[in-house]
Amino acid sequence: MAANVIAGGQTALGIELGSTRIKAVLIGPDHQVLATGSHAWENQFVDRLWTYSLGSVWTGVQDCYAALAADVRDTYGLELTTVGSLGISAMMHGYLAFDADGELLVPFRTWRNTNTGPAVDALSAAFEHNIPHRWSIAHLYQAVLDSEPHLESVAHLTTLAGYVHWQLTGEQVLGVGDASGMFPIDTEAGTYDAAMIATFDTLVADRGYDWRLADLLPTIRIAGDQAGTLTQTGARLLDPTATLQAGVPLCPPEGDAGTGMVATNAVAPRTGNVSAGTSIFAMVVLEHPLSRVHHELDLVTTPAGDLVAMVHCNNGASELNAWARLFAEFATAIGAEIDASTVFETLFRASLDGASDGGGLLAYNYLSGEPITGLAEGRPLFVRTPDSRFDLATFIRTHLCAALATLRIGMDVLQSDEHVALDTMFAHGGLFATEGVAQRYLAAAIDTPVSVGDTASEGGAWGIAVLAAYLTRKLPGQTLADYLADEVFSGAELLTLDPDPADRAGFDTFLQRYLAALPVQQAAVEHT
Ligand SMILES: Nc1ncnc2c1ncn2[C@@H]1O[C@H](COP(=O)(O)OP(=O)(O)O)[C@@H](O)[C@H]1O
Ligand SMILES: O=C(CO)[C@@H](O)[C@@H](O)COP(=O)(O)O
Repeated sequence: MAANVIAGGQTALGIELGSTRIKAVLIGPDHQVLATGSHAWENQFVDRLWTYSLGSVWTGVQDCYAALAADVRDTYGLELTTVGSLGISAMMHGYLAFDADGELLVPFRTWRNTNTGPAVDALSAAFEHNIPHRWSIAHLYQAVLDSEPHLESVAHLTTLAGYVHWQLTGEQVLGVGDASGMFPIDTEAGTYDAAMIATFDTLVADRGYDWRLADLLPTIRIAGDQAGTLTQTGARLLDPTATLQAGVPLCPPEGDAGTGMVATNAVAPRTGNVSAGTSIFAMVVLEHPLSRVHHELDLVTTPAGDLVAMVHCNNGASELNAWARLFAEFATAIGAEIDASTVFETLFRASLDGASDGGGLLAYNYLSGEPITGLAEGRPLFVRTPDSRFDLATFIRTHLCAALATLRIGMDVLQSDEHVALDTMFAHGGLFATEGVAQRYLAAAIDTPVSVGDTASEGGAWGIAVLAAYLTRKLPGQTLADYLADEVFSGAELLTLDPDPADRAGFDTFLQRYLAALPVQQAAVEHT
């Protein structure tokens, strides 16, 4: 009985801070969802940098937890006083720098910022390793290049998940997957790459700082490791009503890449998954290292420390959101009040009748810069020729194709240049909340079957709940891959869609138009 399981604390709670939604998922011993909560939030563009205030982090986490506790109360008639284990995950990378007293030195710089170009070029050359714009080390080195005064007093760097976990437990640790988005990992040793750490220290030696890089980075933990327990202070931070008790064990904090891999059972070689929300990114667990450095391919790890190639696009669903809001506004104006989910469902379903090649329409979903196509800033664009097919279905289909176009450009490097084999791509994220639409277009875009499970739209929060369950429920010696295969996914139901030949041909035609007109996007950045 679910109520006994909850009252007896045989549960695991996962909380993920995504870019637009903070999600909480409570699961039972069979990993099925018992209760959920969520909180909507938005990044701000302040002084030309994307940020969230730490105040909004805590308001959001508390509101999300309160929504989950209310769901437990309404569904099971219980107050949530404890959980069996807890895990925190979040958007990765970016820059959260603290002094020795734990004071934030500069506003949080999120993964979305592309102001780190000079640092990226210098570090990628020095390390002979691709350092993406959003990596924490790129942000740190950019601050060095810009001679930012706060670097005199920096004592600790972390990610958003690492920060929340630290406040809840007092532990400055990070899961290896999230750590791999701060600084490159030596996957054999399961530590930050020692040679690259030494290279970085040499690069900054003439600046006279009294820290070395290894002092600043969080300690790495692997999936299944204990990473502290919920303190009294932490319990109050999560639940100011003082109903939740301290003492709950926490798994290592992870990034949303790692939780996506867990949520889609894609932690073993030759498995891959796509996360599609504010950003869109594909990850494939590698059998062998890549043959060379590609700026389109980032290297991260699974939560167990295995090497993963990632194609990451900064721009996913944000522009679709903007259009969905506009259509909702129009609906309100004519007296037809509808919720956001109905707007998405209606538009996405309409797109199925649209021209598969976009009918001559073209869109760029670039709200922010996009390193894969070499754009430092973004200008969302919609362009059409006078004779194009301008109807609602084709318009929305064009925007969905645009959301997948940059991903396809990067996947071509992975599949055609690096010959990375992949049987099926698993997918999760809000874009798949309308069943069978974005999934179908993704299969066509990457010419690979795409599978989606029923926790697709809560994927990451469910993934970190599963990692928290792995902490307390794994059998001796049971690897994460075995735990997922044997305990979590053995009876899972997935919907798989094969690429449809007509969709595939249509997407290819759209992509040719998209690539040919990239100078239009570039000109928009230069002239507006
Ligand atoms: N019913 C729906 N159908 C399709 N897409 C949706 C639906 N509801 C929300 N979305 C899309 O999903 C996105 C949120 O996805 P999510 O994975 O939660 O993002 P993030 O982790 O970046 O906050 C929204 O921005 C929206 O574009
Ligand atoms: O950068 C990464 C992964 O490498 C993500 O954390 C970042 O794109 C944020 O993802 P969301 O769009 O919030 O799902």
